[in-house]
Amino acid sequence: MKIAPSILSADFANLEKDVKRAEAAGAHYIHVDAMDGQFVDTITLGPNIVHAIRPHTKLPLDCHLMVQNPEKHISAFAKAGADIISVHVEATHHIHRAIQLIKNEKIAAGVVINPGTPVSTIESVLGDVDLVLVMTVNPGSGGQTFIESTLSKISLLKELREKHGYTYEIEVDGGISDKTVKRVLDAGADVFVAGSYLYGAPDFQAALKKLRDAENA
Ligand SMILES: O=C(CO)[C@@H](O)[C@H](O)COP(=O)(O)O
Repeated sequence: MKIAPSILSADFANLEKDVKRAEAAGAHYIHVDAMDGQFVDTITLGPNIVHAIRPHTKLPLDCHLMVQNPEKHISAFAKAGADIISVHVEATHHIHRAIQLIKNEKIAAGVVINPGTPVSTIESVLGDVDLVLVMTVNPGSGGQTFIESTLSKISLLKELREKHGYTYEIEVDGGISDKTVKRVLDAGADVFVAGSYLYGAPDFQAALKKLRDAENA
């Protein structure tokens, strides 16, 4: 399993420190939540933040675009140093084109589905993507409660990957903690985004280890 701390819950006045803290604790990706105030109500991190943290970590920057018409922003995130860009199927009429634009940047491409969106909406691009992000809360903020009904979508994506020989990683995002991680791992997820659980913990490293312990539980 891989762990991707979400810097949405980091200390924005000390982002360098919080990114390095994640890397030192054994994280695999740094998850960057970009929100535009349209696709979701909140406005958060943009390409300038990706550019600012890029020199401070060797970890892949995993950029989750919660923005309307993400096609317009892919090039800016890629130039800023993104290694993975994921776009919501609900945010564009042109999901295939958006994924091709990401691949043209020679970086990894992901597609994202909200808790209320079925896997069938992305079936036609599953052979094209490197990552499928299943939102396990509704996007917009950290610290929400994990939505149990998303588990069956994770299992279905695992089944489809096996059946068709696809190669995507299954990432989950929202409400991941030591209380939920095992069920999500058993359902078939590979990459676990965690924000408030890690950055809110008294000991970041111990909290991250607790997540990884689910593999041996
Ligand atoms: O994309 C989002 C929220 O929209 C997430 O990445 C959150 O940052 C996850 O936060 P926690 O639920 O882990 O606190």
